[in-house]
Amino acid sequence: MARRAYSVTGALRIIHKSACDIMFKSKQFAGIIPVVDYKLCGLDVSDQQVKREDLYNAGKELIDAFSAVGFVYLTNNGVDSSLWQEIRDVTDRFFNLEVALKERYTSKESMLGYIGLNKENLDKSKPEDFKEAFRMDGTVFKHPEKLPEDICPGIRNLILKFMTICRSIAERILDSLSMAMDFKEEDSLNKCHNLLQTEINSSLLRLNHYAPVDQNTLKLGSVRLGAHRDRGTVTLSFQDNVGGLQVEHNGKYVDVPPLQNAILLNAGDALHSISGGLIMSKKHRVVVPQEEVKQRLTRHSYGFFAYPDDDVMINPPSIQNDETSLNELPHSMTFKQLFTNWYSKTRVPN
Ligand SMILES: O=C(O)CCC(=O)C(=O)O
Ligand SMILES: [Fe+2]
Repeated sequence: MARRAYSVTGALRIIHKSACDIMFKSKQFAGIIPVVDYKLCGLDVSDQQVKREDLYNAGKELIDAFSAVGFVYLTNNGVDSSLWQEIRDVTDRFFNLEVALKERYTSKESMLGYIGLNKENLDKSKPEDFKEAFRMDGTVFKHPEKLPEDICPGIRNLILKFMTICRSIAERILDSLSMAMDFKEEDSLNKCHNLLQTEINSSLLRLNHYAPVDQNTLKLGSVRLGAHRDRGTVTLSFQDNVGGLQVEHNGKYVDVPPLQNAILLNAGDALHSISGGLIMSKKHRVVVPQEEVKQRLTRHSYGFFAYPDDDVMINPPSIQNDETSLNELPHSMTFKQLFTNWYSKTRVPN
């Protein structure tokens, strides 16, 4: 049965401030990225034990960080670091397989499958992105056979476990943000994400694998991942310590240095819009490191993209800002329309 489209704008009660008016309270930074300690709300605190007040306070800190820089590190998040290591090992096993084997898991029509080297191009002013990926949406729970268990034993259970953990921590973060946004109804933001990891919510997990770079074969001006903004509400990134991620801040690209065991969060266009333009959805990219030693390393990153349910109406934000304006969004549309429209532009034609 079709649900009624949910739109959050009517409930908006945020007092708008420009990014420079925001008094930033974080005491810790990694480079320019604020660090928020989530120990009172992390996954090792149960749903029954977590306090409303702690979720609210952490949410305020997240909103401050998102409004200033668009990115924030979440420490003491309760996601077991040994799970990151297991995911890293299993994905290395998969991506190190022969191309022909991996390509058996390519899917053009669904959001579940392998994406080969140079098959996406997020910044059309640059050559194709020099990376491979495996992505999956909530349909993976219904179709676990689409995970490459036959060529990479162990991957299926691990990925399903990781997806479930990503969902749990994303829901905590949405709870924090929802409360701290001071909407008339405290659960307004949660209501836009009622159906996370079902077939009517397009949230994705992407396992990115950036192969070592050989300067002789790399096209001039190549990046590992072209500059783009994320489309959803919030992206949770688990990255290794190789580096190369940069965020556009005050007109130039600035390094986002890796921080061990911290989840990197960044706000996407949907949250920018839902917050009436207060929260920044910042452009970011992954560049090839300058140092030759680092170029020879594989880089790993895993991103969980929390998206609003497909039928949530996304409105153009009331506050526009040159760096973040959603200029391709002249009028309201559903999140699914916004995402499909953008996604079709990122693929490299065959
Ligand atoms: O690899 C990274 O650290 C960033 C990936 C990213 O921005 C994306 O997949 O949207
Ligand atoms: Fe991104």
